[in-house]
Amino acid sequence: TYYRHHRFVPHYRYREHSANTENLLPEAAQPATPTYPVIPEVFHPAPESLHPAQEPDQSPEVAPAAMVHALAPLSRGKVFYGVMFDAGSTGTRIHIYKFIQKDPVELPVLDNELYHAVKPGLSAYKDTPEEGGNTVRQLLKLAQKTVPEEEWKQTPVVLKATAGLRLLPEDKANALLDEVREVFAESPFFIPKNSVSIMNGTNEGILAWVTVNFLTGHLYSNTKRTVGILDLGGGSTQITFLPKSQSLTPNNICLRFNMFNHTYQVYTHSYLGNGLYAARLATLGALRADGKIPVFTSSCLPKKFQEDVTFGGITYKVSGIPDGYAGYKLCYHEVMKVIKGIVHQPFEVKGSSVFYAFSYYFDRAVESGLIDGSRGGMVEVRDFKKRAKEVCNQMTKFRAISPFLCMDMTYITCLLKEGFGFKDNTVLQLAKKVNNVETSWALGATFDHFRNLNIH
Ligand SMILES: O=c1ccn([C@@H]2O[C@H](COP(=O)(O)OP(=O)(O)O)[C@@H](O)[C@H]2O)c(=O)[nH]1
Repeated sequence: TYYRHHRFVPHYRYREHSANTENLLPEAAQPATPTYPVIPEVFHPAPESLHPAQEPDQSPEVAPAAMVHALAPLSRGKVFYGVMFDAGSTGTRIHIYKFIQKDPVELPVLDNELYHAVKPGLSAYKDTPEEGGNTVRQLLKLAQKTVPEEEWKQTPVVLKATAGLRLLPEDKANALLDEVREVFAESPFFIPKNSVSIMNGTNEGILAWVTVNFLTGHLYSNTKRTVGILDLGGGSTQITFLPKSQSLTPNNICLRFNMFNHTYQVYTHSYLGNGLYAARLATLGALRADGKIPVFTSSCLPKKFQEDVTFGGITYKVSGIPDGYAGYKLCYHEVMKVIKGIVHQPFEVKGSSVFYAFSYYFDRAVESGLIDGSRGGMVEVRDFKKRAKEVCNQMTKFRAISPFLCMDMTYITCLLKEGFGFKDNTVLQLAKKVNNVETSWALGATFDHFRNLNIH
């Protein structure tokens, strides 16, 4: 499961590490006292390691060839680690990244990632925060098994929560974060200041863009091309891409940040409440319920289906419409209400770059048989639509895979077409991992920890 070819040039200034990536202060505002002199603060790409013939857009899943030559000497390099927790609305995940730096003038390399996920997410423990803390404690044990003991004190451990905690009342979210802080405090790792926080949606979108463009080789290639990202979580969804023409882009919706000696200005938007699970509840009308409706129904569900559904620690009774109609058209009409007026179409998305789609885009494409789960693959927006129609119009056939498959596939189709304005023939590259590393904001956030990206 290892991948070991990502090369960086280290920067040999050290400073105190602030994990507060929500407060990305300009470099000058950082404290000057060196208190953590072990891990290189700044990573740059290795220009000499780039393969000029490499055209990442043509083989997006393949690492630039020249990165691979670092394989042999790796075992003798200086090793360092970074641990990033993703506290998502539907699960908590740990990413343990191992970097190797052969010698001070050589380039640190991302050697591999160890990834593990548990369900449910922290927000399910909103009334029992101690239990929530325990899930993090269990995952930290994995870090202790993976990171050699002599590295524990230098290895930063950071947790960032996303939509699940954003959607909770502040006191409930804070109680969970405080529990995690206690768990971290008793751990043998390096716990930076502000290591436990709720990340804002903007940073979530940008850091996922950084991860995917790094893993696909676009950040340090000579080509100016990059790929866009589409992330569909349980509670929120993000779209991030580099607009073709900066001049047409109003500054207020584009963000700048520095990475590998470049300044990027990307369009990013996070829609809270438009993640897949939140959208299910919105489609069912459960979110604006006043307590009088005992069962929430939808024509997106099999007629005879009835079940309790839990999201964010709340349980709802849901069912199909027993003597009504079910099917794609009615379902599309229902999910349209959730999209309309919430998601706006970013200009320029039409004909823009290739988009990588992951998280629930990937999971549902696999479940519905659009792509192979181990290989991922390219689909067009119209493929989601076609498969959504098939699933919705033969619900009994797909019932065993998931009773929500019709609703989810229709929502994804509607989000892509009506929400973001993608054309039927827009190509999406579906991937769970690129070069064996999870496509998630977590790697970007780890870079951000080691080298402040100065997002503004
Ligand atoms: O490293 C990761 C992190 C997340 N996911 C997937 O991404 C979705 C994440 O949704 P999440 O619960 O984080 O939702 P959010 O809180 O972002 O709305 C789920 O399908 C996860 O399986 C993944 O495949 N790899």
